[in-house]
Amino acid sequence: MKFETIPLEDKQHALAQLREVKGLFASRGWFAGTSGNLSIRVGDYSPDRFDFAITASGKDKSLSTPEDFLFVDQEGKPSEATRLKPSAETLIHCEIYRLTGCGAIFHTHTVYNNIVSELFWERKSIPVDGVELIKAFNIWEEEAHIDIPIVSNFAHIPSIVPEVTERLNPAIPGIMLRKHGIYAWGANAFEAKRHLEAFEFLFEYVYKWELLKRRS
Ligand SMILES: CSCCC(=O)C(=O)COP(=O)(O)O
Ligand SMILES: [Zn+2]
Repeated sequence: MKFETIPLEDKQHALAQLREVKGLFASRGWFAGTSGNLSIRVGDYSPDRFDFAITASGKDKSLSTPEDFLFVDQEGKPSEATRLKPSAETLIHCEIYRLTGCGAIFHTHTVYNNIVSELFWERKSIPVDGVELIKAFNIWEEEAHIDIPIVSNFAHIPSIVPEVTERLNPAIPGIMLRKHGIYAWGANAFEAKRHLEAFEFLFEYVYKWELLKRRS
């Protein structure tokens, strides 16, 4: 089997983008208590062979250090010598890349995403009705309705993966882990960021709208 070498410029570009997104999300308070992780794919792709840069595990993501990221392969194993440990949730990134072929995946824990994941846990998806920002997902129909899938959260990350495989909807660029957080992806970092921001907006909207409805 012949693997293409990933051009060095691609790797540096991916790291520069990760650094920028990490700093921005940290400034919004989206990495509380070392939570969250980010990745960007580099080089050639086939569902059974790809590489990506990902945040190292357990770091304070509001800080910028020379040891924030490493490169891993499609199995989540470091693809170059490093003493860094990849995110504990790397296998979820691997599965999303395998299923979608996307270019970047961003994961955040927020109070709104955690609350709505529990509010709608019994129906296993978060419904959103006719909100303009649904268009951020390239869904342009009038008064569109979407359902954002929610999967179980387990401390043992490999146990989460089969539900991601089963529930991921290619039309919706995100999947929620119950009382944990959202994974959003896109063709590249720009799109993944737009999707994550739209999800977070919609979760706040859904939460506040539910409160208003329940009050009246
Ligand atoms: C401290 S939050 C628990 C782990 C988690 O959910 C997360 O997103 C961060 O884990 P990582 O290994 O990527 O730092
Ligand atoms: Zn997490």
